[in-house]
Amino acid sequence: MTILTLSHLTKRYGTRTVLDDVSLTISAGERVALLGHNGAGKSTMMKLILGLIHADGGAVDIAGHAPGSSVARSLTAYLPENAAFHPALTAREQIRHYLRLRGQPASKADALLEKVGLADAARRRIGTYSKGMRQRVGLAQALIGAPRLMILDEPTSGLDPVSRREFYALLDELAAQGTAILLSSHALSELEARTDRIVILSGGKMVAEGPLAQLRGEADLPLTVHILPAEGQGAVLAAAFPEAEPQGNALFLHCAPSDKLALLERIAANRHLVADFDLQPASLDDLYSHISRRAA
Ligand SMILES: Nc1ncnc2c1ncn2[C@@H]1O[C@H](COP(=O)(O)OP(=O)(O)OP(=O)(O)O)[C@@H](O)[C@H]1O
Repeated sequence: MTILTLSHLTKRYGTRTVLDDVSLTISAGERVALLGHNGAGKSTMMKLILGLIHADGGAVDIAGHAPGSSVARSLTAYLPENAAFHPALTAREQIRHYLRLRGQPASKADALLEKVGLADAARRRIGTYSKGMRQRVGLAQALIGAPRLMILDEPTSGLDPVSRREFYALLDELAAQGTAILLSSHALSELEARTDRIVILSGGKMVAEGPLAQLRGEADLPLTVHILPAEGQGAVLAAAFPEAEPQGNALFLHCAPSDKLALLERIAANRHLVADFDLQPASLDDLYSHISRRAA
């Protein structure tokens, strides 16, 4: 079921087009990453979805409702990059306050804070929290009302690796319950296993869209291969793979995706010379650089 539809969405500031004819749909349970350099139009797209600004062309539809309408607002949650809260309030007081504003029982606060891992700190003032803990308060606030669509603007910036992992685990849980998720991030490596689809904006235009595997296939970027020689076999192995470069003790080479099987056969044929090898597809960083360069 489609939760979010953007049709030919366009936004201009003066004579400058900052979002240019962008069309996109996101279904229930889908996790979509929005990537792009600074100024590419990511926040503009989010503000249009939230109904905070108005489009100059095209339309946004949230499960059949216009952005900013009361139904769309009740279906949508938003977590800004730096969620700010009153430092003198405890997380419990802050979330109870938001629940009352949303017309929901304040008694739900403890369950929400438990869900985001803040049960133990719930009665401490937010002013004493780390950045990661404040982001969790933001997520608890975003979870009020079981949103169908979550918009997250660089939600993991400034979080340590463990907090990031826990944050994505929570998003996975939400997606599994049917929430559609759109998140922007500059931390590409962490998105690889965490999103179903990637959207890349460049200069306001959508320059790539699809599952990572599909974008990888289309870009046809080479794989990187490291081969570690068996004891005393370095020179013989290097002669068997003359196209490889030495890198420390190992050999390093690039391989086109279509040549992968042939290379594996060569490695297997020389297995008596090989202690180990690894073969890695292009990372999301590589893919992003490739697509951005092509768009420029
Ligand atoms: N109110 C405004 N008036 C004029 N120009 C604006 C306004 N808001 C944004 N812009 C311009 O629109 C372009 C897109 O900005 P946007 O904030 O959407 O980028 P972004 O992709 O979110 O960047 P970042 O990664 O830095 O957050 C930028 O060039 C920005 O300067």
